Amino acid sequence: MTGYPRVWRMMMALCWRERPRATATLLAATLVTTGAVAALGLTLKVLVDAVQAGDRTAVVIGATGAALAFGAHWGLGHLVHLMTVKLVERVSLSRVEPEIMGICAGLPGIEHLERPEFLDRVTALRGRSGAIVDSAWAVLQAVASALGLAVTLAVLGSVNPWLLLLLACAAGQLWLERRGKRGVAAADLASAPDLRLHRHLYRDVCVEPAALAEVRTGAAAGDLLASQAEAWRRATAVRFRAALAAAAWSSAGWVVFATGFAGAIALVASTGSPGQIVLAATVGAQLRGVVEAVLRRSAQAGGHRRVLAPYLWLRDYAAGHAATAGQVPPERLRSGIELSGVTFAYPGAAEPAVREVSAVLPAGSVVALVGEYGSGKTTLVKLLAKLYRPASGRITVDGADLERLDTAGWRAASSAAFQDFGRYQTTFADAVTMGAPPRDLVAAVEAAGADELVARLPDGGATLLGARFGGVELSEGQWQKVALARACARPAPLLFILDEPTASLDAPSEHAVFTGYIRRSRAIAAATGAITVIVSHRFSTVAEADLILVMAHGRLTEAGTHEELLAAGGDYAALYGVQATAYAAG
Ligand SMILES: Nc1ncnc2c1ncn2[C@@H]1O[C@H](COP(=O)(O)OP(=O)(O)OP(=O)(O)O)[C@@H](O)[C@H]1O
Repeated sequence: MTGYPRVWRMMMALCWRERPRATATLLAATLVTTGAVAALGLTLKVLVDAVQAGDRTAVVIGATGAALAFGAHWGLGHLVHLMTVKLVERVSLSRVEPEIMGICAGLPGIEHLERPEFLDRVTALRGRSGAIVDSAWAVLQAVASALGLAVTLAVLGSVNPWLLLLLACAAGQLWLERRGKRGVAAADLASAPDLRLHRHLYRDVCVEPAALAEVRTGAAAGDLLASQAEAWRRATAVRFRAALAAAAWSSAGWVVFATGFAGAIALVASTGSPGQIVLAATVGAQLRGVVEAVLRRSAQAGGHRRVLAPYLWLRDYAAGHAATAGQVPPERLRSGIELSGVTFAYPGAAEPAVREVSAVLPAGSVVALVGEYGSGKTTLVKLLAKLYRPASGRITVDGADLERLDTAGWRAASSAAFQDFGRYQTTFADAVTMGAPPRDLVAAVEAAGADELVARLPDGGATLLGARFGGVELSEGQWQKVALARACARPAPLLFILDEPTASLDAPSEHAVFTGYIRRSRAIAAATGAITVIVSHRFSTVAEADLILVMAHGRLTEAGTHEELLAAGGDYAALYGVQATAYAAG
C-alpha cells in the first residue's frame, strides 16, 4: 500500500500540469457537491419555516439556497462525472501511456522481455493507463462522498436520532440490488458457451469459405441452423430468468427502503415541524444515492489497485535498471572486439545458450558465425550488440569493456538485421530509415538488394506496408529485405550484424547476396574499421569471410579461415561437404 499515495499525488500533479483550470474546477466541484444533499434539506427547511412564519427575507434566503443546492447536487454531480472522464482520458493518453511506453523502450537491453514477471506487469498495464489516473480521483471522490455521507447523517440525526436507521434501509436496498446483478453476471457467464456456439455456427454457415464448402457439400446447413437456434434459445432462457430474478431482488430492496422511508416520515410528522418533515423527506430520499456514491467510488479505487501495483513495480524496475552514461565508443575501430569466456543463460533456462566463448574479431574483418539450429549464434550477436549482458566473461571493444561503454552510444555505432526482425506497418521509406540519422534511402535499398521490391510497390518508397492499416502485405522474404535495408541505412557502423540475412531466399540467390554484403562490408571497414558479423546455419555460403566461427551447443568449437577449417578436417569440413553437395544437387 505504501506506494499508492505517491502515485495519487503524482497523478494529481500530472492533471494539474496538463489542465490546471480543469483540475481546479473539478476539485472545487467535487468539494461543493460533497455537502449538496444536506444543504438542500437544510435550505428547504429554512424556506418552509420562513413561509410559515411569514418571514420574507428568510423565504428569499431559503429559496436561493435551495436552488443553489439543487443545482450543485444534480448539475454539478453530472459535471464532476463528465470532467473526471475527460481529464482522466487526456492525462492518461498524453502523459501516463507515453511514460509506460518510454520506460519499456528506454530499458537497456532486451533481457527484461524474457522475464515473465516483467511481461505480466506490462500486459496488466496495457490499455489501462486511464485506471492509474482515475485511481487518484476515485480515492479523492470516495473520501469526499464519505464526508458527504457523514454530513447527511449528521443532519438527519439532528432531526431525530431514529432517522439514522434509514442508513440500514439504504444499505439493505443496495445489497439486494447487487444480489440481483450478481445473478445476471453469473447468467452471462453460464450462457457464454451457447452464445459462442451461436457465433461460431454463424461463421460456418455464412462467412468461412472453407467451412461453407463442406456445409454445402454435406447438405448440413439445416442441421446447423437448428443447432444455432437451440443454442440461442438456451442462452436467452438463462439470461431472461436472471433478469427476472434481478428485477425481483431490486423490487424487494425498494420495498425495504420505501418502508423505512415511510416510517421515518411518519416519525418526524408526529413530532417535528413542517420544515423538519421536508428536511427529513429530502435528505432521506437522497440517502441511498449518497451511500451508493461512497460504495461505487470506493470499489473503483479498490479495483484500480490491480493496475497500481504493476505500475509501481515497473517504475521501480526501470529506476533499478536505468542505463547509466558510460564511456563514448571510439569513432573508428583499431584493434577490434574480443570475447573472453563469455557465458549467457536466458532467464529461467536450465542450460546456458552461450558458454565460455573466447574469440578475437579483428577490426575491419568480415566474420561468419555458423552452426546448427539453436547453437547460440543469435544469442552471441545479441551479446555483441549489448542487448544482453554476459553472465560471466567479458566483451571488449578496442580494449574497453563493452559493459562500460555508453549503451545508447554503442547502439548508435552498431547496425543489425536480426532474424526476428520487426515488421513496421509504416511507409517503406519510414520502415527503412527509422533510427538512422543519415536518411540515405536509395543507398540503403541498393545495399540490401531491395530495389526490385521498391519498384514493384504501387507508390514506391511512399507505399504503406502491412495489411493492418490498409497497406500492401509483403511476403516473408520481402519483409526481410525491408529489415536488411533498415540495417544498411546507417552508413558507417562500427559493428554490422546480419543474422541469417538469406533465410528466406532460395539457395542459388543466397551466394550472390552474401558476396554483395561482403563487398559492402569491406567498403565500410575501410572507413571505420567496422566488423561485419554474418550469421548463417548454411556452411557453404560463408567461405569468403575473413574469419569463420563455428558454434555447437553454445560453445565455440572451431575458428579460422575457410581453408584452415577445411584443412583441419573437423565439424566445419564435414558439414561444409554435406551442405555443398546438397545445394549442388538441389
Ligand atoms: N528468448 C529465449 N528464451 C529462452 N531460450 C532461448 C531464447 N532464445 C533462444 N533460446 C535458446 O537458446 C539457445 C540458442 O538459441 P539461438 O537463437 O542463439 O541459436 P541459433 O544458433 O541462433 O539458432 P537458429 O539458427 O535456429 O537461429 C537455443 O537452445 C534456444 O532454444
